[in-house]
Amino acid sequence: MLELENVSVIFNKGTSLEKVALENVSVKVNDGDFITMLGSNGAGKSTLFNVITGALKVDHGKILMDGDDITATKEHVRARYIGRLFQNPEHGTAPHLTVEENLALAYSTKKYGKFSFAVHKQDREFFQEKLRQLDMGLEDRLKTPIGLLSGGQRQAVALMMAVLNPPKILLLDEHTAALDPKSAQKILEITNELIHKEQMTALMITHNIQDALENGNRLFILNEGHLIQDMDQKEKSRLKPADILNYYAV
Ligand SMILES: Nc1ncnc2c1ncn2[C@@H]1O[C@H](COP(=O)(O)OP(=O)(O)OP(=O)(O)O)[C@@H](O)[C@H]1O
Repeated sequence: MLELENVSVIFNKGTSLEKVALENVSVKVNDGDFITMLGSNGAGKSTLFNVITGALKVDHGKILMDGDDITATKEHVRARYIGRLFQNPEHGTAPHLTVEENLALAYSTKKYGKFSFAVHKQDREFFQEKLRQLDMGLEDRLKTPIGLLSGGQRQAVALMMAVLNPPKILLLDEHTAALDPKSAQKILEITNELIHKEQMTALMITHNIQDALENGNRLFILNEGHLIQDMDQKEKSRLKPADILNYYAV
């Protein structure tokens, strides 16, 4: 379980540019939760992800993972158990390496205990089988440099990389926002399948209200650095997109 206790982040503290990006945010993310997150531009969503990954230090408060205080744990250490996908699929995949080399990178630390893009024969078949499940023909593109794939195909491989070595928590940072509608829909379907199959814990930032309501078992709404709503499946299912607009800052 991930817990945030009274987390605050203040940028440019003590200057005329001071900005409180998060203020006293406390929340518990249960194992197996798939939480969608909405909020206006500047509400603090990415800042929240950045404090979870350790990319940003908190000014106040604590972060706990399975009861351990990780507030001071460095980002590269947390990366062993926190995965993140970005809007731009180029983030998190190595463009000049092939599809199978990228998958090998993600798999190597788990299987061989060291970071390497060398592809072992038995793993190639395993990767092929995994890619076949995506139903995008990627099992025939193992030798293609990943930079030559479309954004949707690349994001699908990035998702597969994230679950080959399943993190304790997967952060999806508008990971479908840069894709065309059909690709976005496909990636969201794959996201749901993988999260359910691997019983992963995930948080997904989106600006698509429909996607936020239709996916996951919980909904967070952030506004001006505050977590103003934390709804369970039941509360979420009663909402219509128009209801959500009331929570947005004007
Ligand atoms: N490095 C920084 N220095 C100063 N201010 C920052 C920094 N990063 C974020 N902010 C400010 O903190 C606030 C929260 O930003 P954040 O990026 O978390 O919002 P967001 O909810 O992710 O927005 P968006 O939907 O536009 O991505 C904003 O006012 C932003 O301008």
